[in-house]
Parts: sequence; structure tokens; C-alpha cells
Amino acid sequence: MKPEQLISIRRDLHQIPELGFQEHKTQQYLLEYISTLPKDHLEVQTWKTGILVRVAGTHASKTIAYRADMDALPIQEDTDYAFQSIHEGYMHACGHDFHMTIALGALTRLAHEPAEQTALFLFQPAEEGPGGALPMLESEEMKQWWPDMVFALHIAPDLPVGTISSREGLLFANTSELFIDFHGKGGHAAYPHFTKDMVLAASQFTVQAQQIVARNVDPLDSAVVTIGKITGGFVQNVIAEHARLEGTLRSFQANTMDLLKERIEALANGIEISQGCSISIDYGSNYYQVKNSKAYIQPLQDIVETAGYTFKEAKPAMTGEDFGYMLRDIPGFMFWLGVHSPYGLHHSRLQPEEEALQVGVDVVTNTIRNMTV
Ligand SMILES: CC(=O)N[C@@H](CCC[C@H](N)C(=O)O)C(=O)O
Repeated sequence: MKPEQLISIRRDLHQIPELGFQEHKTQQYLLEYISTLPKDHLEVQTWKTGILVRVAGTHASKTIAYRADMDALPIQEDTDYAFQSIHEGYMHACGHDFHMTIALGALTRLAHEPAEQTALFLFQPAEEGPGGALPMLESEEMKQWWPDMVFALHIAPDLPVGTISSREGLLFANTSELFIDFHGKGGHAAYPHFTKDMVLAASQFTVQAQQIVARNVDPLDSAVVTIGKITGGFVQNVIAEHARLEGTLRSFQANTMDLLKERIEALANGIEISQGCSISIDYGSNYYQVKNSKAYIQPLQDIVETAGYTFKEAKPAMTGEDFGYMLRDIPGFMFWLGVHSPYGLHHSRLQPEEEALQVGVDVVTNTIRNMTV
């Protein structure tokens, strides 16, 4: 596939961002493209809004899978792209348009000239939430085509184009979503003594929660407590009866995640007493850490350098990925693909450089062709 065609596919996908398990247009677009490929070695199955494509190997004893996530984020795009999102309030702000385009590029090459081993392309819904990897792993379709190895990439705005980065062992953190509802008593702004103000309770909780990492987590360990959204109240002169916090917890150690949740609950109990309110906590979806199998990182470096690109040792990151569940059950790895953007992941102005698409296609194809499983 020519670079212009990769860019054109990426721009098409960029325009139709959809949330987890709602990737209907995206699925349709991908299926239409896949239907144009030579069919001799190809088998296709759909699973929910996802797709599995198998390319039979020429002398296959193993199956190597590449996973591309499909969903977008509820972010209003603020780039000056001519091909901006046409879905108001939604954006591919985490690079999944890149991940899917790279999958189509590698799939195209292999459909025309299959590798020795069988390749499996997993277009997976709902990575940002509620998590598609675990139910996809448990699906009949996946059991039927279970791979011997699985890998994935994620765009890295802070790395230059042409650089690939990964590491042996832990790459991404354990995560838990966090949704907290505060229920009190609303009333007139001029009569606070007759109310239980939930804007105040939620604000106190937000500030106190920042002490957890500072004062409860071992300074030699690492964790994150982020509240990304606060809602509450209706109008400026009414005390709010209800408020809601939405956030996420991150840790490298599984038992540190238990500690974070314990402390969140203890703070909530304290605020229930001090503010005379009731608080309910929901941990939403939880993702398992991304831990790379050691055996594949040196061969990945060799593949990257042979293709003329640069390999850089990565540090573990507090990002989360439901791909961790795939690596829990199947040997494999994940790597960062440099895309150089002045704005980072989950930013409304994320602008990854499209030259990186070709790099991604080369590394994914060469991994399927050359990695010993
Ligand atoms: C790569 C990346 O940015 N992944 C997301 C995964 C989100 C998991 C879940 N919705 C949560 O917020 O905990 C990330 O935010 O790291």
C-alpha cells in the first residue's frame, strides 16, 4: 500500500470516532476495505463491533496475532485538520485511527504475500472503556483462532518518527476507573444551615484524595489518583443535593491498587460523617498490567534496527491498556511507536505525524514475518 493510501485511510477513520462497543461505522469501513483484498488466504469473522482476520501462512505451525484497538474518546477535537472528526464531541485522541490503519497496511501486504506463519489481525473494540480485550479473549471466535503469540503498539507523541520503544517486563500499570456519587440535601443558597452541600463534599474529597499517593503509598513505589471530571448542582444560587466525581487509579503493584481503594473508601467514610451525606463508590472497569514476555524484546530490537529504524529502551508508564489481559493469557509484547506530536495522548490537539504510519506497517509486517515463536 502506498503512503498516500495509508494517510487517506487514517484520515477517513479519524473523521468517524466512536465510543467503545459503538464502533459500527468503523467496523463497516474496515470490512469494506478488507473485502477488496485477495481472498485466497483470508478468513474473516466479526465479533460484536470488532473483527478477526486470519491470513493463512505458507508453511504455518504457529499463529501470530496483532491487535489494533478501534474506539475513540468523548473529547471535542480542537485541531485545525481539514479532516476533523465529523462526530461532534468525539475524537480519536489516543491514536486508535493510527493503530487500525497500520493493521490494514500490514494486512494488505500479507494478503498479497503471506508470511510463513499464520497471521491474525484483531480489531478490538472498547479499549478506552469498558474494555473489549477480556470479552474478546473469552469469545468463541477467539477460542477457535487462538494465537501462539500476540503483540500490539501504541503511538507515542513524545518520541520522534522512526523510533520504537519497549522493555522487558512491566510496560503499563494496573488501572481502575473511579465513579463516586455524593448524596446530601439541596436548598436555597442563602440558607446553607438547612442543607448538606455536595459541591463542598466532593471538593473536599478531591483535595483529600491527593494525600493518598503523598502519604499512604511507599515513596519507592508509584501510583496515581486522578479525578478527571466533577459535576454537581444546577444553578449558582442553589446548594447542590448531588455531586459526582469521575477518575482513575493507577499502580504498578497489584497490592498498591488494593491500598488505593482502601484509602478512597476510608476518606469517603470520613466525609460521610463530617458532611452528613451518603457516598457510593463504583470502580467501573479495571485493567490488568501490560507485562511483556522477555523473549521477544531483543528480537523486536533486531527487527526494528534491520528495517533501519531506532530502538529505545522504554520506562514503565502509568497508562493502562486492556491489552494487558491478552498478555496475561498469551505470550507477547507491546511497544511504543514514535509519532512526534506537540500535544500528548488524550489531548484535543493531538497531531501525530503521518510518516509514522509507514514505520508501523514495516515493523508490524516484519514482526509477523520474522519473529520466532
Ligand atoms: C493508552 C491509554 O491511554 N489507555 C487508557 C485506558 C483507560 C482505562 C480506563 N478507562 C481508566 O481510565 O482507568 C488510559 O487512560 O491509560
